[in-house]
Amino acid sequence: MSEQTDVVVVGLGPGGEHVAGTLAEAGLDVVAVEAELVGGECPYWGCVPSKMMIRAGNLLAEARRVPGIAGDASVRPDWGQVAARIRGEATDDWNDQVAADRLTGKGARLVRGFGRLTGPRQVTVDGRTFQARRGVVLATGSRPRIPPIPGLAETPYWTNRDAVAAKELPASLTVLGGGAIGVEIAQVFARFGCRVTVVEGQERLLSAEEPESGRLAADVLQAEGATVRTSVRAERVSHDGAMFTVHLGSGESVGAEQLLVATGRRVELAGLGVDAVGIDPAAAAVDTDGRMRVGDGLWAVGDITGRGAFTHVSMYQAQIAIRDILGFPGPDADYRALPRVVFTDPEIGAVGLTEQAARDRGLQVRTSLVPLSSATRGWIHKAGNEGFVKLVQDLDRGVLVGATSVGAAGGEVLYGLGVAVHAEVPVERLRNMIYAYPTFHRTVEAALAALG
Ligand SMILES: Cc1cc2nc3c(=O)[nH]c(=O)nc-3n(C[C@H](O)[C@H](O)[C@H](O)COP(=O)(O)OP(=O)(O)OC[C@H]3O[C@@H](n4cnc5c(N)ncnc54)[C@H](O)[C@@H]3O)c2cc1C
Ligand SMILES: NC(=O)c1ccc[n+]([C@@H]2O[C@H](COP(=O)([O-])OP(=O)(O)OC[C@H]3O[C@@H](n4cnc5c(N)ncnc54)[C@H](O)[C@@H]3O)[C@@H](O)[C@H]2O)c1
Repeated sequence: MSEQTDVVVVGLGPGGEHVAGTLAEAGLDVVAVEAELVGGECPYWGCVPSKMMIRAGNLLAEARRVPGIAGDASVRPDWGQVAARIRGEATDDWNDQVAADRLTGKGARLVRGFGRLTGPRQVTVDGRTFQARRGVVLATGSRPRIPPIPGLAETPYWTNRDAVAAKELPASLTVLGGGAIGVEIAQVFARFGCRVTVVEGQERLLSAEEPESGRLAADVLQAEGATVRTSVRAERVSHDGAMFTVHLGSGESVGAEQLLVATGRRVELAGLGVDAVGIDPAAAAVDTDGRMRVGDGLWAVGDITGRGAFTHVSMYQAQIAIRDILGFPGPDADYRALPRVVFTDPEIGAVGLTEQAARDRGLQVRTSLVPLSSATRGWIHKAGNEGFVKLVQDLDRGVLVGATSVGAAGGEVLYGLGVAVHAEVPVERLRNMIYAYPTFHRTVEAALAALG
C-alpha cells in the first residue's frame, strides 16, 4: 500500500529544504526525505563552517599586516577556538534538530531515510512507498569525487567533511586538487601554521576561472608559506601508519601527516533508482529544462543538475521549481550571469564567461585588466591589496559577458558586475556612471576605460 501525498522532495540540502518548506507553507501535503542531516552539505560540512574557518584565518592575516601600518601585533593561532565555533555555532555538533523543527513547523512531513525512485511520481523509503499526485523533486546534491589513484582507497585520506570537523590541525597537509575547496582550505590551514602542499593536475589553480586568477592564488599561497605544484598528477598514494606519501608523475613524492582529497564532486544517480523513470543511472547529472523539469511530474534542483555546485544555484533553481509546481508564471532558469566567489584572501569573484569561454563561443571579444593597487583605495590599503578587475566585452553587442573581481572585497565588488552582465547594460552606459571615491570598485571604472 502506498501513502498518498502531493509532492515528495528527496534530499534536504539548501534547495530541497527550500522547496519542501515553501510548498508546505503554500498548503500542499509534502513528504520531505533526508538520509543524513536536514540542511545538507552547506551548513554542516561546506559553505558555513568553511567560511568560519576562513574568517579566523583572515583575522590572523590582518593582524600580521599591522607592522608598518599601525604598530605591532603578535598573534598566537588557536585552532581549538575555530573547532569549538564550528561545533557550537555552525553545526550544533552535527545535530539538525533546529532545521528539522523549522521544516516540520512549516507543515512538511519529515521522513528520515534513503529515498529511491520506484516508479513515476513514486518514492520508497525503508519499505514505505509514497505516491505523489503532483510529483517528485530530486535534490540529492553531490559527494566528493575520489580519483582512482592506485593506493588511495586503502589510506585514511580526508575529504572536506574531515577537514571541517578537525579538532586539531595536522603539522603538514597535502591537498590533492587546486579547485575552490582545495585553495580555500589550503590557505586557512597554512595561516594556522600547517605546512601545506597543493597538488593540481592542470597547469594552474582554479583552472575553470581566468588564468590570472589561478596565478594570483598560487602567488598568494606561496607568499604565505604553502607549496603549490601544478601540471603534475598523483600516480600512487601510500600511508605507513603515520605519514602519507603522494608519488607524482614527475618522479618526485610529497609527504605529509594528512591528505585532503578535493578533486571535485560527483552526482550519484544509480542508488537513487533513476532508471525506474527512464534516466541513465550513469549520467553525470540530471538534465532539466528552464523550469527545472526532468520529465512529467519530476523536477530536479541543486548540484544534481550539474549547473554549478553552489548553494545560490540550488536556491535559485528551487525558486523556479516552486513556481512551476504551484503553477505561477515566471522566467526560465538563466545561467548567463552565474556568479562564483572563491573565499580566499583576496577573494576571487567571477561572473558569466571567462575570456576563453567567450572566444570558444565565437564571440568577438575585447578584454581589459586593471590591478587593484592602481586605484586609490587599493594603494591606501597597502598590505593585502593584491587583486584586479578583468572585463570581457562582447564587441558586437557592446555589453559585458563576463567579469572577474579579485581583491580584499572581491566577492562584494562582483555584485555590480553581475548586474551589468545579467541586465546586459551597455558598456557605454556603464562608463557614464558615478563610482564612489575611494572605493575598491572604482577599479571597475578604470577597467571600463581600458576596454578602449
Ligand atoms: C567545503 C565546501 C565549501 C563550499 N562552499 C560554498 C560556498 O562558499 N558557496 C556556495 O555557494 N557553495 C559552496 N559549496 C557548495 C554547496 O555546499 C553545494 O552546492 C550545496 O550544498 C548543494 O546543495 P543541494 O541543494 O544540491 O544539496 P546538498 O547540500 O548536496 O544536500 C543534499 C542532501 O540530500 C541528501 N540525500 C542524498 N541522497 C539522498 C537520498 N537518496 N534520499 C534522501 N536523502 C538523500 C544528502 O544526505 C544531503 O543532505 C561548498 C561545498 C563544500 C564541500
Ligand atoms: N566558495 C565557493 O563557492 C565554493 C567553495 C568550495 C566548493 N565549492 C563548490 O564545490 C565544488 C567542488 O570543489 P572542488 O574544489 O572539490 O572541485 P573543483 O572541480 O572546483 O576542483 C577540483 C580540482 O581538482 C583537480 N584534480 C582533479 N583530479 C585530480 C588529480 N587526480 N590530481 C590532481 N588534481 C586533480 C582538477 O583539475 C580541479 O582543478 C566546486 O566546483 C564548487 O562549485 C564552492
